[in-house]
Amino acid sequence: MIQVLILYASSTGNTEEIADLIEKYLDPTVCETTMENIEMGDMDPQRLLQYDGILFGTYTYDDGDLPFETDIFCDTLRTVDLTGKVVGVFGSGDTAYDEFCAAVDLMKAEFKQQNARVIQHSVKVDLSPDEEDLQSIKKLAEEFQDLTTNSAATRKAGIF
Ligand SMILES: Cc1cc2nc3c(=O)[nH]c(=O)nc-3n(C[C@H](O)[C@H](O)[C@H](O)COP(=O)(O)O)c2cc1C
Repeated sequence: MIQVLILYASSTGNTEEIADLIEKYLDPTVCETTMENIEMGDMDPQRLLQYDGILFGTYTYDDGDLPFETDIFCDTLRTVDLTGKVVGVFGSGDTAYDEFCAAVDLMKAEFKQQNARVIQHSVKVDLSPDEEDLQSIKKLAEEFQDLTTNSAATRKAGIF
């Protein structure tokens, strides 16, 4: 089994809906999944290291910026080395804004900075997910599960 953390920030529930869908696409015989809303609390950075992979979700706020709880989480994130960990990023935004879902790209860069293996494909949903978003959500879940499984096996074999 691979250990998976689905961590997300959601103020009105749209990003949380995406998180729930992603979890449904993960195979429960392969992934042991923990789901958590980051809210405002401090997080022990060591906890991030307990997982083989992290699926991170955030909405976008204030002209293409990170919402406050995601911003606070970044202070924690910047203290850990995520070498060997796989990360997928998803989020909800609103196409009425110029910088649609910009927080998703900002978080991909943050995780890369900490040496995580960040999946190129990310999920960007206009408000709450509909039928058309399911393919994109499924793709992220499947790529994440495959890469994390391979990465954990490589680590176990002592290759890194
Ligand atoms: C003050 C404010 C600023 C926002 N700025 C952006 C933005 O720059 N880009 C974007 O894509 N969405 C923006 N949004 C839209 C939210 O990201 C969108 O409503 C999202 O679905 C909220 O996700 P949640 O339900 O998970 O909280 C903004 C919303 C508010 C209230």
